[in-house]
Amino acid sequence: MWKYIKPYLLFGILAGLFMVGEVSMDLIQPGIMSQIVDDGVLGLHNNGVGDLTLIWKLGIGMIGLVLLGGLSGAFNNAFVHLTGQNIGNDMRKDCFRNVMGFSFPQIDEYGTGTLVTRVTNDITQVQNFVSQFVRGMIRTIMLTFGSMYCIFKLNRDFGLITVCAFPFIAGCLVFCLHKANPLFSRLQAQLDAINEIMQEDISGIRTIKACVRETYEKLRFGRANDGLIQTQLKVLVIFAFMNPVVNAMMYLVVAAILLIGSFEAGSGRATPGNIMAAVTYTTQLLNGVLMLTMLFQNISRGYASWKRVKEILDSKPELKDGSFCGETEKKGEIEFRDVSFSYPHSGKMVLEHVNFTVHQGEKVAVLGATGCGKSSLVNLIPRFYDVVEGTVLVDGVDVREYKQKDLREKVAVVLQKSELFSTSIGGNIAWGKPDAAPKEVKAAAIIAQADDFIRQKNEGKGQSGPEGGYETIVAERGMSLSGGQKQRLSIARAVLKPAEILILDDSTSALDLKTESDFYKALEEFGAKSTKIIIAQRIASVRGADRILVMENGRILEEGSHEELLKSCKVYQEIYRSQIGKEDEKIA
Ligand SMILES: Nc1ncnc2c1ncn2[C@@H]1O[C@H](COP(=O)(O)OP(=O)(O)OP(=O)(O)O)[C@@H](O)[C@H]1O
Repeated sequence: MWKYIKPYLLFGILAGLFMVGEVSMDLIQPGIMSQIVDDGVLGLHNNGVGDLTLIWKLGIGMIGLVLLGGLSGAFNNAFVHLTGQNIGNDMRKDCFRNVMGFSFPQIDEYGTGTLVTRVTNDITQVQNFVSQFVRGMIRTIMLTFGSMYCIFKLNRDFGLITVCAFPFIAGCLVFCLHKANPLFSRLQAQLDAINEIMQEDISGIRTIKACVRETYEKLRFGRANDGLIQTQLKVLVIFAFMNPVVNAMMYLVVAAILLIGSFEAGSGRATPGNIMAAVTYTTQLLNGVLMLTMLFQNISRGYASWKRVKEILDSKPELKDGSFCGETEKKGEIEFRDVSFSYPHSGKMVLEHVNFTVHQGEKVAVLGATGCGKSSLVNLIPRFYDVVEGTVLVDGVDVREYKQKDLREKVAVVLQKSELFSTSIGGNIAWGKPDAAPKEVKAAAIIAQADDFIRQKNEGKGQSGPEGGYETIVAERGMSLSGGQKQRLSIARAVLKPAEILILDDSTSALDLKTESDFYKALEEFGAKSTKIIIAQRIASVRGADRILVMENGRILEEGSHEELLKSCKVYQEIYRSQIGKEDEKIA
């Protein structure tokens, strides 16, 4: 925490000093009022003759103090918010940077709902906690102990009455905080759950509507929301119970001061001004204690949130970066040496003893039943996950030895699920090469068979020239595009990236056979030097490959060309037979 406070310590100190000014004004005023009553009005030290000049003088002085107090309060507020918001901003940036550095297993382990809550709501709670701490702590401590000191100074008996009430008030405070503390952690966890459902339901709204599951989802959301409300209510009830108890105690103190004051006024040990000032101080004390309650409530909630934020800030990326910068003699060579792999916390081996080599410029296809481990296999090349056994080498170097950034610059991947961002079509294509010239972007789009539909996007949109389509903004997560269009933009993005290895993970599944075939032809001409790994379900998509790896249950069953496999591999023959007569063959 200190790391975040340190740069804004000066703002914090200034806020504290202005707060001291504000509270001092509050503490001085009852004393002046006592003097106005005793000397100005009753003339207790002047044989019962009042002093109008003194009343004027002290009255004007009081107005000055109020203005000064108000000014100090305004400055205090400004510096408090500067401190809190800057600390919150820095924390948010660091948290986001850490999340960006997380490995896939770490993201899977946290879940997106909790990550979003921690980076947004939890940091806001911490920000409030800092602001409350800087503003509230000094104010309450000064107001509570300053009022107590002033009461003692006025009259020792009044002071003793106030001190006696303190253990009860403190006991009440501790009891409530003890009850409320666990609820704050629960509140944040329930917010996580709500965020999780919201994200899942908003991104999956089409499926929900198609399956007519709106009522079910509304109920699910309602249950999560009710849980949150119930916890919030419990917190409210605890603190609602506390306020009247503290109030009642303080009014008992006021009553006791008035009672004892009336006896002491008779014997001359207390003056009416003293009694009035003591009652005002007691009210200030009450305000101080009530503020302390609020403060502890915010501190408890802020602390619960801080623990959750700290978890993110302290999490180190699980994949340790290597030191190798990526300069190799070989270019685009991949080797799997006895590789076995399982997903963290799953225990089940997804790949077992996989061995193969792909040379520069080779086009290798991976074929196999769904769930046999094809995507898992290619995910190991850019090191999205680490192997459990064996080694994956790129250009003769273990992928764990590379700096991740340098390794990933060698590899362009089109994932199974197209991911697009809310920027222009051109911006999406140039995502991996932001400095690409417009003609490079267009060339990549032409190879990916995307240029035609992009140019049509221009129609009626009022952008200048036929190339205006590249400026069309893509809706969130590519909602404004068809599945095939999204795939083609993802392919164009990978083609544009100057990488040695191009991996296409079932990324042409939404393309019609003619477009798919045109794309592979264009890719042949353009990227002859790059190594290509193509995962596909259709024989038509893979038969042109130099080599096909046939996978079954996490193992490589056989490898060879289309013709070789047709002769020797039973699984390949079965797939081939199942697809014969289908459109694939006509195109092929
Ligand atoms: N993140 C993950 N955590 C745990 N298990 C996973 C994860 N991703 C995939 N699996 C499991 O690993 C196995 C292999 O999955 P993979 O995605 O590699 O198969 P695939 O051959 O690419 O399938 P498809 O052709 O359907 O895309 C499957 O049993 C799957 O359930």
